[in-house]
Amino acid sequence: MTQHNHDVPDSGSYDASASSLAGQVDNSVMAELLSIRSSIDNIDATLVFLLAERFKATQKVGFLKAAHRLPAGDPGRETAQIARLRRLAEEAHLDPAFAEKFLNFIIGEVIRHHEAIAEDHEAASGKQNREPETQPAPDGTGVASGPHASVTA
Ligand SMILES: O=C(O)C(=O)C[C@]1(C(=O)O)C=C[C@@H](O)C=C1
Repeated sequence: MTQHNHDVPDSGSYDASASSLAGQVDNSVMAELLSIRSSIDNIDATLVFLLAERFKATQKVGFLKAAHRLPAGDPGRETAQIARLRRLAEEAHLDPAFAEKFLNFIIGEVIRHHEAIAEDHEAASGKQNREPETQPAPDGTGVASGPHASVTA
């Protein structure tokens, strides 16, 4: 029976030499391909870690926006980000249209997450306002007070 440790990436199940070209190309060509692919694998792993860090940061933004009832999207910020990334892409000889599409793809996902966080936040605060106070008020009036008391306008 195989033991799975979920704290450690399961690199054992990854076959870095998996290829549909196996047996169809010269060994030397295959060796060169595998060598380049090893860099690609490192870059892909880095991308995953970078994206995970970015989503950790945007999750904090999502909580902040939900707590202050701010809109999920900020088009002014996005315009500035896209212009900057297009400039950086040009300098790096990366297709600026691709850089823009990629950022828009990520931001679209971030906005979905923000909306889900805001919905959860609204549901939780609505629930808190509906819950009856379980502790009777000390003056016997039955009027709730304290940190969980509901505040209605
Ligand atoms: O900076 C923000 O306000 C965010 O919510 C983050 C982010 C992003 O992913 O960079 C996402 C949505 C906004 O429209 C702008 C930027």
